[in-house]
Amino acid sequence: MTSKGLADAFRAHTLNLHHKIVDFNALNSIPESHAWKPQGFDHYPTRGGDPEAVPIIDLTEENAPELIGHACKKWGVFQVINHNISKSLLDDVEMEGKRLFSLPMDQKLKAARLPNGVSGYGVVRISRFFPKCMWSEGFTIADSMVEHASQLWPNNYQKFCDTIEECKKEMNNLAHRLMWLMLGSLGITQKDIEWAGPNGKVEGGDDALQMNSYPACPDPDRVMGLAAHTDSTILSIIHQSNTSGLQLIREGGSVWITVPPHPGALVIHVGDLMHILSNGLYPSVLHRAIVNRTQHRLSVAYFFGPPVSVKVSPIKKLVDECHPQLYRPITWSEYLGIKSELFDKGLPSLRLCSSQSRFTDVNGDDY
Ligand SMILES: C=C1C[C@]23C[C@@]1(O)CC[C@H]2[C@@]12CCC[C@@](C)(C(=O)O1)[C@H]2[C@@H]3C(=O)O
Ligand SMILES: O=C(O)CCC(=O)C(=O)O
Ligand SMILES: [Fe+2]
Repeated sequence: MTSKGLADAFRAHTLNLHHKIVDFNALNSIPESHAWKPQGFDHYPTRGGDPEAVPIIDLTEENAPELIGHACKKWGVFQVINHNISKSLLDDVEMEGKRLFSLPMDQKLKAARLPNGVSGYGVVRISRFFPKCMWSEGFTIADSMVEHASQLWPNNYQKFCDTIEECKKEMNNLAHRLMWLMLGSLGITQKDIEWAGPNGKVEGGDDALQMNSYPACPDPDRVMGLAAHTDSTILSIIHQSNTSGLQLIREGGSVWITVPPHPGALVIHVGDLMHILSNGLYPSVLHRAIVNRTQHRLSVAYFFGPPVSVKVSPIKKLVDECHPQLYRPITWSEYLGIKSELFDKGLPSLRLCSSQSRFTDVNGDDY
């Protein structure tokens, strides 16, 4: 992993954020800057076993590959259990996140993300596309975190760095495993992807870890934790604390579905680059985070992508006369730049065929 690549990718995309981070602890009402139109956060109620609940897949089950392929096509998201990342590591990451966000504001601002940077403390990059601020604060780790961590805790940053490093390593292993399971379901092997090295390892692949903190809010219906978006990744792995808040819209659907925290489960999002690789077969999932009236919520998202400078394009095996190539080749670096300018119009802007056209895959399903 070289995540310096991600830092380079953003250098030319300075963000002029009118969205300032506020000290949520110091607020006793919702400031105008954070007051969204009442959202009516009613959502489809989901229970375990409900066919409309995001699938939970046990990675030790024999049929996990088929279940993953199905979930990617029909949902663009699934949860995994028995994924081999230990509970104690996830608990430690959560604890380090809480330690970070509970620091005084002036301390956190010492590690503020630069306008053209990727790592550090601040509001999410997509904030500039919304007239109102989000009810959250974030910390992004793409390159070395020692510099930022030592600004936060001058004498006590080692535990934070070790925990995050270990988490990135474990998540990177899991992301590789999941990427090949997802692609394997489409009949794609390591030979079909030029930028995959021997043993399927994406040498020089880039990644980032994002901690999101959503303070409790007395009127959660009037604020937005993290506005609706898709991730610009191959796939993302989300660990959420035991307070619910992650919601998504199923492909072709119109209702927001809550992903209830499931003990030990990690949520896996199909990202925009996987959508491109799969030539549109796997939708990248539209998701958002809402906030809780009484409980603070924390999530940790791992963003997995290819080396930022390799061209990603629909895999040749998935393109033929009946299934024309839907997207032009693009590097992750270029794509992050396009997303920074066009946000949700970024992916459609790469489309080679009209989005109206519908195709049928080998199983007779439309996509
Ligand atoms: C790899 C990345 C994905 C991300 C941009 C980033 O370089 C690091 C932060 C990521 C994040 C987290 C919150 C939502 C999001 C849309 C954003 O603004 O920053 C994602 C970015 C993304 O997926 O495009
Ligand atoms: O907080 C969450 O559950 C979602 C976080 C997320 O979507 C992101 O960081 O991109
Ligand atoms: Fe996301």
